[in-house]
Amino acid sequence: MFHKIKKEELTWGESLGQGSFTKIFKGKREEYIDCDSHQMDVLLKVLDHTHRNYSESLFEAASIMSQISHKHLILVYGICAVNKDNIMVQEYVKHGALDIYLKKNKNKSRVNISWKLEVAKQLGYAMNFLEDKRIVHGNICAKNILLTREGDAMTGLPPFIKLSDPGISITILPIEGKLRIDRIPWVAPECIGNPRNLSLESDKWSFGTTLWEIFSPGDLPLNSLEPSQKLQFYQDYLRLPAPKWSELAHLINQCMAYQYSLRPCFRAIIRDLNRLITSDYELLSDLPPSEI
Ligand SMILES: N#Cc1ccc(Nc2nc(N)cc(-n3cnc(CCO)c3)n2)cc1
Repeated sequence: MFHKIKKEELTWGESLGQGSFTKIFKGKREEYIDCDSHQMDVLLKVLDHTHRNYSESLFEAASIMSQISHKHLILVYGICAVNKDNIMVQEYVKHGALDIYLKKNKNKSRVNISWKLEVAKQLGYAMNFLEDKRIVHGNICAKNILLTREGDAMTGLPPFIKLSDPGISITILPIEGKLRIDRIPWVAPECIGNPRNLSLESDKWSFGTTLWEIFSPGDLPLNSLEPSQKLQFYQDYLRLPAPKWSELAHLINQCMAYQYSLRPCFRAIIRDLNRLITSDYELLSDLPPSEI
């Protein structure tokens, strides 16, 4: 399962924003290693009181991430359940969530094609690790990618990301509820009607949507559509607006195949990303990011 953390170990810091059912805070965790105390930065993910009935799902998310360790997966220290609060304690990642970072650095030269391809490849490695272990994440999106290191084009230092925990699973969201429709187009079509269809294949669909997010600076896919139109998008087998870079568009559409058995495995996805990295995308690199 997961380690139980005492509330006395934790010191609360500033609020860092919120996820869909949680609020996040910076914090410190006091821990004693061979009887001298160490203070480490942690991220405290607190389940909203109004969603206390979802605590099972928060524990499940913590449990999945606690069972495995990989350099591109977030480290979860444990859960602190104190009176009404359920708190997931995880490593503090310096630069926060990728979706916000991409918006903030929309036209910065640092966040260029090779930077984005490197982030996509690292996410592919994390997903390949989960696929090999037959572990379904269930909530792959740019908001759940955390930036440990920004990278530096001058010195060629690449960025470094970690995949966050999946948070509250869609399997417990009310059926035709808005909350589930809001996950379109990240959640695979076969999971909208029946979230029990969450699988290794549905993670591939979400990876495709996340690739689209990474390369479309800060835009949210289908952001302008009403919930009913989002459902219609799947019923009409529609596709996201293709990036100009046709090889990238092809990879995104392969991951977002409506027929889930046609979606490539992550080994193939990583191979294709490596081809994009070595391809002559230099031709593209003098295009403004929005032109990709
Ligand atoms: N300004 C700022 C700033 C904000 C956050 C962090 N650090 C951090 N560390 C983590 N382990 C997780 C997250 N996090 C962010 N959004 C979510 C919800 C979706 O998962 C999780 N942020 C660092 C700087």
